Amino acid sequence: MTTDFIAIDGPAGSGKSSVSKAVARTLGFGYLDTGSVYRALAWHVLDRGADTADAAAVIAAASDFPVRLGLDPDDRTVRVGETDVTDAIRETRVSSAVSGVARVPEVRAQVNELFRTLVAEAPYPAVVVEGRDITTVVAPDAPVRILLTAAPEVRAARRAGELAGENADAVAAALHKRDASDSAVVDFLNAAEGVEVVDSTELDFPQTIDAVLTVIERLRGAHRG
Ligand SMILES: Nc1ncnc2c1ncn2[C@@H]1O[C@H](COP(=O)(O)OP(=O)(O)OP(=O)(O)O)[C@@H](O)[C@H]1O
Ligand SMILES: Nc1ccn([C@@H]2O[C@H](COP(=O)(O)O)[C@@H](O)[C@H]2O)c(=O)n1
Repeated sequence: MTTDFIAIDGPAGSGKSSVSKAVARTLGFGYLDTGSVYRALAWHVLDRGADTADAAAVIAAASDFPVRLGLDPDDRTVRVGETDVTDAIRETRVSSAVSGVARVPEVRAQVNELFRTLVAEAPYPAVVVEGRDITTVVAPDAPVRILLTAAPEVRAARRAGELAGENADAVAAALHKRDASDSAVVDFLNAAEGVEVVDSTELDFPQTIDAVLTVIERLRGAHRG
């Protein structure tokens, strides 16, 4: 059986993880959070006492990076070796460092192979794969390719709402800084040819899920012919 990619890209805080997970649950598909692998590698580099801005140190860490994650949308567990890093990779120190590992071309090639293997071996008819370059680099021929976006101030407000207790301006600044670094490496702010845009600026969470489900239904139907 070939497993379809449902490719979803977008900037930080656009709802990729939460919406993709809900969509995967609804359709009985797998779910792959590619950002969690970049985050786990950033954690691994920091754990070795290295700096993610040092490309040679990042490549050395990536050569010994036993990351493990599944595709169950209800299980976000990520391990590096025997260490459960599920919560640690969401810490601010990792979010601030992750763009460093993501800009190393050797790292991108290595993790993209992992993503393709995970999907190829998945026990699901399709996997919702979300990240920054899934529609363009990892699976440019996927039957469904979506750019999920929202206005920068809306994304920042949603993220600040999640991180109650943290300074909203600092949260917004960190989100925009990460987008600026990441978009210098891959373009996830503009839809490539054939990629459908879902803009959730004016949509609530259930409406966004419905909008994505509608696109998936239409494009998978068209693909089957
Ligand atoms: N349409 C929406 N309306 C309201 N809130 C939303 C909507 N979409 C997502 N959210 C909320 O916005 C927050 C950010 O969403 P999420 O973490 O899924 O984004 P993301 O794109 O995966 O971010 P990152 O790339 O930084 O991991 C979450 O709290 C989520 O519940
Ligand atoms: N396809 C991807 C996915 C992620 N990244 C990098 O990982 C960081 C964390 O991703 P989140 O989805 O958890 O926010 C992100 O800021 C990018 O640096 C990537 O390059 N390509």
